[in-house]
Formats: sequence, structure tokens, C-alpha cells
Amino acid sequence: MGSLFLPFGALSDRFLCMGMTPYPGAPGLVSLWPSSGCPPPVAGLRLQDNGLTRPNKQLAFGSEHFSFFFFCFSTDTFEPICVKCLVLGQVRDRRWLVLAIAMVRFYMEKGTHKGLYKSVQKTLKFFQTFALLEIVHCLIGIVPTSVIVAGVQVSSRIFMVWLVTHSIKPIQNEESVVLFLVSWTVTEITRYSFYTFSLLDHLPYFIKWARYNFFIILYPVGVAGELLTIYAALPYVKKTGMFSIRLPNKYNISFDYYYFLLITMASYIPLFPQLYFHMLRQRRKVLHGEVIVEKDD
Ligand SMILES: CCCCCCCCCCCCC/C=C/C(=O)SCCNC(=O)CCNC(=O)[C@H](O)C(C)(C)COP(=O)(O)OP(=O)(O)OC[C@H]1O[C@@H](n2cnc3c(N)ncnc32)[C@H](O)[C@@H]1OP(=O)(O)O
Repeated sequence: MGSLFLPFGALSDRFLCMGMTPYPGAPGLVSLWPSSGCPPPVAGLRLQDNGLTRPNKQLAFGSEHFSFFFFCFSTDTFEPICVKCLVLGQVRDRRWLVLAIAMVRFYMEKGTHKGLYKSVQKTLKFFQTFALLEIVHCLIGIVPTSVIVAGVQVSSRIFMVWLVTHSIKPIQNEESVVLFLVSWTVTEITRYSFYTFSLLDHLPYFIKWARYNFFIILYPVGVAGELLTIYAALPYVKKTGMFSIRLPNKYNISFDYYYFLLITMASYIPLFPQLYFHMLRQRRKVLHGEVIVEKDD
């Protein structure tokens, strides 16, 4: 029994790891014990070593309030694999599922999108801010995803959540907010289901297909939602001068949030196609087995 900071370097052989967190994806206590004679079938899935240096199998289950997870790994390298599993948070699909259910329930009860953002904003801000960890994963090499691709994707969403939708209350009931909320949610449920089932080596074709097809529609829809929301915010930002710094001031600097928003909107023109074509290349590679040599970002 130990905490997250067990001396991984001192371990050898295979280990089964079991953890419990206060809520899905949060850090929590982890128990480790040698897997020999130990790994039982977990929820019908047999954990077995397949010689990978990343977690061989991982399974997470629980409720909205806490989460259990099991995984089995080999320590033939001294990579902190357990930490890797924890921070990768394969339960994120369920966190986004919580958001999806909250949105559907709200719409069924109220019959309107007005007030939807307000009702899900805490959950959204929490999950989306946690997505910053994705950039950290790329930076420290836990996942092979391009830092630039993940960085643009995550930072644009964080920007939308905190500096646009959270900060500019009059736009929170715009239909465009629903557009990006729905496309982000469906995308993340699919994406994290894909990662989870891939790690389990039981990837249903539908999940794989969905991961590499849904984006064809959801990406433009999400981006349209984001751009329309920023556009709707412009008059308010201009009128209030929010987040702007006017001259004269003692630092002799000026900043105009209105123009910053315009520049951000313009930056979608070169950046979005890069992300979209990246996904189209991934699609050809994963679904059609094409060998694609990508330029280093
Ligand atoms: C300050 C203001 C800045 C503003 C900037 C403005 C400009 C913005 C321009 C554009 C903005 C776009 C905004 C986006 C909006 C939306 O999201 S709309 C909704 C639709 N969105 C999508 O469909 C997103 C699709 N895109 C992606 O999924 C991504 O591009 C990606 C996730 C960032 C990268 O995908 P990809 O290159 O395919 O890599 P990965 O999926 O990460 O896979 C690489 C390998 O790594 C493994 N892996 C990754 N993460 C995990 C994990 N958590 N657990 C386990 N494994 C993981 C993965 O399995 C792959 O492994 P291999 O298969 O072995 O290679």
C-alpha cells in the first residue's frame, strides 16, 4: 500500500495497481501489489501483460462522486507508468458524459437552451481547465501527440470558456454557445472512449470509426459556435472596454480587448485548417492504414 509517490525505480516484474479517487480523474490513493497470482478478471476483462511499456490494461469505474480504477503494468523500464495512468485520466469520457447528461436533462426539463450554460458552467469550467494537463502530457512525452496541435486545441477552448463565455454574461444564452458545447462534449466522449478501449485492447470498430469521422462535422460546427459567440461578444466588449488598458498609465502600455478578439477570430483562418487537415491525415492513417509522413511541427 502506498501513495502516488512510490519509488517506482525500486519495483520490478508486473504489478497490479488499484486506486480510488474522490471524483473521476482526480488524484487519489493508489495501492500496488505484485501481479503474480493476483490479477483476477476485473469486470469480465482479464488483465494480462502484453509486453508494452505503457499500461497494459486499465479499467475505471465508479460513480459521479468517486472513481475506482485498476491497471496492470510491467516495470521493465523505470518509467513512472502508474503516474502516467493517473494523469492520463481515462475516466474523462465519463466526466464529459456527466456534462452531456446534465445538458440533456436541462433541455428536457426547460425546453429551451436559455440558462443551459449557467446550469452546466461549473462542470464545464472544471473539466475544460483540467484539459490543460493534455498539454503537459505532450510536453513531458507521456503521449506522442504534437504539443502544437494539443496546445492550439486546448488553449482556444480555455480562452472560450474563461475569457469569453464566463466573462461576458450577456452572451451566455446565445445559440452559438450550445453549438460549441454540444460539439466539444460529443467529441470528448468519443475521444476518451477511444483511448480507454484502445488501452484495454478491446476497441469496438464503431468507437474507432466515430473518433475519426465525427470530427468532419463536429469540428466546423464547434468552430462556427466559437466564432459566432466571439462575434456576439464584440459590441459588449467595445461598449464596456473590458479587459482593456488605456493610455496614459504609469507603465505606458495599452491593450484593447476588442481588437484582441478580432485578431483571435482572424487567427482561426490559418490555424483551424491545420487542425482539420491533421485529423483528416490521422483518419486516413488509422481507418485506411495509409502511411503518412508528417512534417515535424
Ligand atoms: C489565447 C487564445 C488562443 C486562441 C487560438 C485561436 C485559434 C484556434 C483555431 C482552431 C480552434 C479549434 C477549436 C476546437 C474546437 C473543437 O474541439 S470543436 C469539436 C470537434 N473537435 C474535434 O473533433 C477535435 C479533434 N481533434 C483532436 O482530437 C485533436 O486534434 C487532438 C486530440 C488534439 C490530436 O489528435 P491526434 O493527433 O490524433 O492525437 P491523439 O488522439 O492524442 O493520439 C496520439 C496517440 O496518443 C495516444 N493518446 C493520447 N492521449 C491519450 C490518453 N489520454 N490516453 C491514452 N492514450 C492516449 C493515442 O491513443 C495515440 O496513440 P497511438 O494510436 O498508439 O498512436
